[in-house]
Amino acid sequence: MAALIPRPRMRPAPGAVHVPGWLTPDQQRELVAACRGWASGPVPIRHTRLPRGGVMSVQTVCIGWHWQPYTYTRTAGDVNGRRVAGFPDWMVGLGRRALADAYEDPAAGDGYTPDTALINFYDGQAKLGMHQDKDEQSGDPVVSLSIGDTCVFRFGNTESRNRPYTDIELASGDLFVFGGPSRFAYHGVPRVLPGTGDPATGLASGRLNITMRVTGLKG
Ligand SMILES: O=C(O)CCC(=O)C(=O)O
Ligand SMILES: [Fe+2]
Repeated sequence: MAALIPRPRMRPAPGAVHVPGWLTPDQQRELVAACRGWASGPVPIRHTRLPRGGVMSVQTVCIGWHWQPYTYTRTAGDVNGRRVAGFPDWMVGLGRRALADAYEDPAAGDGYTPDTALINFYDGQAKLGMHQDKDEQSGDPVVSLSIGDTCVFRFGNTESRNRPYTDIELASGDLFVFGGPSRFAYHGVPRVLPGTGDPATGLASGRLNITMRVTGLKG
């Protein structure tokens, strides 16, 4: 039923755009299959450990570069020491099309070359606190794709993790881009809405999120 109610695209802040229903059902299925492969290795998906001893409720696997709080490396020293899977060219193409569509400018994706993606899996209880994506040495946009259960995504400001922020429901197939003046805005996922996803994506439950970034790193 929810799919019958049109969800307009919106811009919660300059440079930040939500494009509902951007991925086709086929693209969602293909992404789920690709992510399932990456989740099994060479570096298996895991709950990331934080330096102060906490463990994230979200499970994450990275491609291109491995993110470990708060740095990027080619190998996953906090998991099994192996090199992460390469960042595929087809995903670079998807990132470029995402920028062109989000910014409604055919040239907006020109030259965009994401080299890492964090692939996050949320079960019904998982959350992600307000944070900035700031371990990259590049101001290029972050491209975020959501599949499976809908979540509440909180998109804030660049000053602090507090208000003003906008709560947006990200549903299966939605695209969210944050670049320009919003690139270093605080954001988080206060909750997932269990049972809202369509198992036809290949995800029986939970939420998958892919954030592509440009690390700005060499090597
Ligand atoms: O799951 C999301 O929508 C956001 C993920 C995120 O902010 C991150 O991986 O840094
Ligand atoms: Fe983030």
